[in-house]
Amino acid sequence: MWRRRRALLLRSPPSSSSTAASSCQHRRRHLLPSEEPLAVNRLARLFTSQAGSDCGNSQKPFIAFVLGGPGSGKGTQCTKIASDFGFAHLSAGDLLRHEIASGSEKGELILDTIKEGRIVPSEITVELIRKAMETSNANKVLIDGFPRCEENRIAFERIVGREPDVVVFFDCPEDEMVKRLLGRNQGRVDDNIETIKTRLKVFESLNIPVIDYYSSRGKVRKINATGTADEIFDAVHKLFSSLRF
Ligand SMILES: Nc1ncnc2c1ncn2[C@@H]1O[C@H](COP(=O)(O)OP(=O)(O)O)[C@@H](O)[C@H]1O
Ligand SMILES: O=c1ccn([C@@H]2O[C@H](COP(=O)(O)OP(=O)(O)O)[C@@H](O)[C@H]2O)c(=O)[nH]1
Ligand SMILES: [Mg+2]
Repeated sequence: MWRRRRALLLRSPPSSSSTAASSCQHRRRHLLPSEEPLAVNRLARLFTSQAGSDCGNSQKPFIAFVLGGPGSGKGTQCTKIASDFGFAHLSAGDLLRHEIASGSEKGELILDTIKEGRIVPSEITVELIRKAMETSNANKVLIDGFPRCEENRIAFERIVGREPDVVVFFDCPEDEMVKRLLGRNQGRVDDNIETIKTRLKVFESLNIPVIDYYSSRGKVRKINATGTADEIFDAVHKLFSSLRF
């Protein structure tokens, strides 16, 4: 399924006019391609004092990125992993929603971006994750729903100074993800069919390349995310039991 999606991507690369606009694309709208490395360097300099931080823990924490399309079950499975294996569960989406609820000045931009199904600028999300890692001081961390695009990935690795130890990828068919999102019933501003269509496009065009990158580095563990939550957790449990952390 993953391969089929990648083949589709190769046949029709996303155009810059696609509705799958994101902060990664937002960056492209404002900068020439030749300026992109500069943008990343500027972002890294903003956080120079924290670069290479081990998040307050004297031991480097074990980091698992948990990725998958919207509705693939990342949050559901992370809750179970946290409970069975003692991981701190940091959901990037929850951190962003919390920032909106806090009434911070960035809240409006974050809310507009989430409503449209696009990706919040990397410096905002990475800083929220970095702070949450520091506060939790955990030695095992699940980062749920991040990085969403290559710019997110590069910003995290520069600012936190780490690659993840493992990347768990929940592979789920689109029709199943749509059904789950429309039934989620948590009053989320982005669980409507229009935004879901954009989120799926953003996932395919911007998040799959991140999974491909980590796959080429031997870090990805793909889980078939169909079946009941308990059936999926059987596979997840096996995977985490085999990891050294
Ligand atoms: N295996 C599953 N089968 C059916 N519904 C599921 C399954 N896993 C999760 N759900 C439900 O689907 C919705 C999306 O799950 P969630 O864990 O929030 O996914 P994600 O974080 O990837 O968007 C939730 O309402 C959740 O209860
Ligand atoms: O690193 C992230 C994580 C989330 N989001 C935004 O928050 C929304 C909801 O993310 P979440 O992970 O909560 O959604 P899920 O995939 O779990 O349904 C996404 O569509 C994005 O708009 C983002 O910009 N960057
Ligand atoms: Mg989620």
